[in-house]
Amino acid sequence: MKRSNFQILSSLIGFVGDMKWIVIMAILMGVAGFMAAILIPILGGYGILKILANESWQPILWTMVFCAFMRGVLRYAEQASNHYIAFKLLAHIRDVIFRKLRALAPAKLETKEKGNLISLITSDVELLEVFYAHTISPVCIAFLVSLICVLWQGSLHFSLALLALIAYGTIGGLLPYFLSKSTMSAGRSYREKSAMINARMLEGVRGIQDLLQFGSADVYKEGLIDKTRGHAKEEKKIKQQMGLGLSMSNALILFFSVLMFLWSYWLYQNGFISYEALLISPLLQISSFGPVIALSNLGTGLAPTLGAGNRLLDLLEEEAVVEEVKTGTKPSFDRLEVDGVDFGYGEDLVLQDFSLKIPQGKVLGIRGASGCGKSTLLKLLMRFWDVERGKILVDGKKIQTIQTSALRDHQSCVSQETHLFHDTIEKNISFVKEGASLEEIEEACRKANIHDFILSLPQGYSTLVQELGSSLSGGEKQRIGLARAFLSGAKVLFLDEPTSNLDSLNEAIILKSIDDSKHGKTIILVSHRESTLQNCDLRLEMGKA
Ligand SMILES: Nc1ncnc2c1ncn2[C@@H]1O[C@H](COP(=O)(O)OP(=O)(O)OP(=O)(O)O)[C@@H](O)[C@H]1O
Repeated sequence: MKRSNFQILSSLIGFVGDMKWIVIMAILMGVAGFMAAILIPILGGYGILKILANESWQPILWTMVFCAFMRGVLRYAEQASNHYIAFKLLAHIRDVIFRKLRALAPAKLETKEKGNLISLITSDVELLEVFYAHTISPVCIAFLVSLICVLWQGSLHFSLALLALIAYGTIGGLLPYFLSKSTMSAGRSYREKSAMINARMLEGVRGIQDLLQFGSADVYKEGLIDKTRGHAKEEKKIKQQMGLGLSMSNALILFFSVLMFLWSYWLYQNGFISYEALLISPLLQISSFGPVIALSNLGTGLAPTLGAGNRLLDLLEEEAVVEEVKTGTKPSFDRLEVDGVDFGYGEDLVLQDFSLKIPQGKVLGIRGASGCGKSTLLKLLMRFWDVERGKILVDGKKIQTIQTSALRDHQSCVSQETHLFHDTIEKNISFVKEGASLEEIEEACRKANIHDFILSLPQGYSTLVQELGSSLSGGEKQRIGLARAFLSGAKVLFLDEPTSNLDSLNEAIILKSIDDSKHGKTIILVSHRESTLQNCDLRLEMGKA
């Protein structure tokens, strides 16, 4: 979605929330720090006047030393506060993103590119540091310091205030405005392309085996290089604008400093200002550009940050497919029923007028042609999607009225792919049941016929999955997935091709375990294999809608 820069900036500022007091403190310390720095050359000027007049200059020297010391302390405190805010906010934003992903998962995430999401969570969020640590307070500091300096110049002569105002406005306002206008679209497209390259890179790493096997690795690499070239072009444009901005701001600083000196000299010659004012005015002008230089550098530096902000807001504004029910009914999950359901992902229906009563204490086996909607039926029973017409009932209550957490607690699903986390085998199984004892975990693993294999690993249940690399076979991973389902104690088990990677011996042991566990549970087993389905208590043949 396209947003104006103002919309992106105000949404990003919205995250500051309760930390606004720290931002205000950082701004005040920044203003005081810059004023201390501006005072040093002006005091130096006064010091020279005192020396020339043979008056005591030591108090001025000590004030300069004090200003220099305070400049260091205040600058440190300002930067520390800004970075404290930035890193706190980045952590908060990551939390917001994960909560959003949880709300969007799994329906919306099925269609999202993983590499793109990784870019968003990592580099895009990192880039926001520029905004929180180097944008909000520098903008306010530049405004306040410039205002103080304009008023100071005004106390000498109104035309000096006007000239100072034009100088600050040009370097800190007009210049970054025009520079950012020309780089903003490049900045957005730069972030989009970065994410796209990450996505292609991840895809390449995942699919490297297929690419090598079919001799397509070089073609894939060329494609990537092509995309990287386009990306580098955008980066070059941004960097060139940055360089241009830097040289223009330096040239403007010199121009306005000389102009200020010439103008105050003319005012002095014509008796409009004192000799003291002639000294202060140019010194004040030359030493007060620091805050507006920071602003003019922002003009181009902010472009990729705004691009990152826009991508973040896109994700946060995305609507979940199903609303989470926070305070709903918590049934005992004894009866599941599908009543006259129509459902499709797009225009075509996958399920049409589909009805089914699923009894408890029995294993229901489902078979059907590939793409007929077996997994879709399971997703609807887990409320990953909502039906378009008809009802899904749990103990006679519409599934949309049931508390989502209760649904997740009582249902467990084993799919063809089991994801393993970077942790021990034990933790990879036990996370489904809080406080599960080792005996319970081992019992679940015995049911899934994976216990003996785990004991054969170097550190048994404490073996780290990452140490095994990708050496676990599909069948071993699948049995770990089944062990999770047995341990979870869920009353409803959805098993989607749970034996697709298993040999007949493992299949037989697991089917027996499933049959032994069916008492008091509702179990749906989806499979293409006749051997898996032959002992099911009930069978359903699904056809295409
Ligand atoms: N998230 C999705 N968005 C769009 N279409 C989808 C989505 N998920 C599945 N489909 C489509 O819906 C149809 C049914 O898919 P589903 O996975 O339920 O079939 P299935 O019977 O389980 O197939 P298989 O036996 O091959 O696993 C297919 O045509 C599939 O391409």
